[in-house]
Amino acid sequence: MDSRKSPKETVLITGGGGYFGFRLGCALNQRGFHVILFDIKSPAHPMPEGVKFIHGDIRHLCDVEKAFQDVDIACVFHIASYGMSGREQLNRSLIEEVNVGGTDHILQVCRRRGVPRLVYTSTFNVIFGGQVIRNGDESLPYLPLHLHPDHYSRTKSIAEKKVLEANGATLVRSDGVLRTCALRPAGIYGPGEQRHLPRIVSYIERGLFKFVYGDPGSLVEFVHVDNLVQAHILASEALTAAKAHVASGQPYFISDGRPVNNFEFLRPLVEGLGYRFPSIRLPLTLIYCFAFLTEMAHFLFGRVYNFQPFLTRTEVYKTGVTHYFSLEKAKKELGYEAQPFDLQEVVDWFKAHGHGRSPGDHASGCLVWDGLTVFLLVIVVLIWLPSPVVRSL
Ligand SMILES: NC(=O)c1ccc[n+]([C@@H]2O[C@H](COP(=O)([O-])OP(=O)(O)OC[C@H]3O[C@@H](n4cnc5c(N)ncnc54)[C@H](O)[C@@H]3O)[C@@H](O)[C@H]2O)c1
Repeated sequence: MDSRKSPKETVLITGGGGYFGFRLGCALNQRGFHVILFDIKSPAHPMPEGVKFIHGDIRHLCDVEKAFQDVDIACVFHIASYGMSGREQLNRSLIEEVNVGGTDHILQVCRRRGVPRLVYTSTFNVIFGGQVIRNGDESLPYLPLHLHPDHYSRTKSIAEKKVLEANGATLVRSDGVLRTCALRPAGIYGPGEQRHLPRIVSYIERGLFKFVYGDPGSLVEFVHVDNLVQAHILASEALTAAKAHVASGQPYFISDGRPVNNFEFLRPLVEGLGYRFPSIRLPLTLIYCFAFLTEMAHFLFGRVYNFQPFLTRTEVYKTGVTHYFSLEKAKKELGYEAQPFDLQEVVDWFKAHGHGRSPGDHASGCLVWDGLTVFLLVIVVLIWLPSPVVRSL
């Protein structure tokens, strides 16, 4: 993907209407590539000149075929996915159709249309399922499918395996083979991120961010969107003959390379928007039980009222259990070098979009949440009291 050598190569980005896909598309466009964004929803931002948007659904083979026709695509970045967070995580059939069925379609059409390279955007979750992992590397086995606490992670794992197994498959319209690799990012952040940060900011603004949970020493990782863009471009290059196809069939963990406590990572955002960082800390198991009950409630009543769960079990693990991975393989084979970023530009983005506390603001929902906090504390006390005492209450 060296833009000086091949200025007119065409790349196709599934999920190109989403946060990361669009950012990657813009970066590639700036480097002189023809960029096709393929998605069921158009990007939230104006399309830069030279970038083409095709509306289509990866669940429908004919949509995928249409997007690939009449153009020689040098590389596909397969980013589209469904079910990552919140209530989406509970829609199992759609998750499977998009993440597994959609990936099958993309691989099938790549082979049929002679696309030589595919980079898949995977996730840490294909390895992590709530167990402590310190400085893990790519030799770690996949988490057994039945141990995944959510269907998104399970289907991302199935899809990643399919992508890596497709490496070396013969192409129908040329002599070559399809070369594939997978990048496993940490939680993505950056200005304008729409999946996690607005939800967190809404909790902060509604006065619902009253406590943190888990061990203060627990460490997780994040990746700035532009570091992830860099990794994808490098991965695509590392599938070419010029780089001896070094990434063929390989997975890579990608992060900022700075393990941090989840809540300490968010502190600059909370305080930068003028709110007080919570001083109450609750046990992880309690929050996990709460998330489990919320998921049960959603299972029972979700059809009637599709509410947004406060947290899912996977989100509790992702935020409260130590898991971080080595970047050595990505550095050595891709030449990846994480650039330093902080949350200041995210704070500035939210402020520029009307967020942030002004003096005299009152967080609505305080009473409700104070009540819930007391309720959770009562449960903690009841769990810790010896059972004869509880029975006599
Ligand atoms: N956001 C994170 O923290 C995170 C962490 C690890 C991995 N990832 C992975 O990174 C990728 C991008 O994440 P993001 O945060 O930009 O998510 P996003 O939701 O902004 O982007 C995903 C895009 O996929 C599109 N999509 C969904 N179903 C589709 C379908 N049937 N056909 C075509 N397009 C479809 C969506 O419309 C959306 O635009 C995903 O593959 C995700 O699994 C994200």
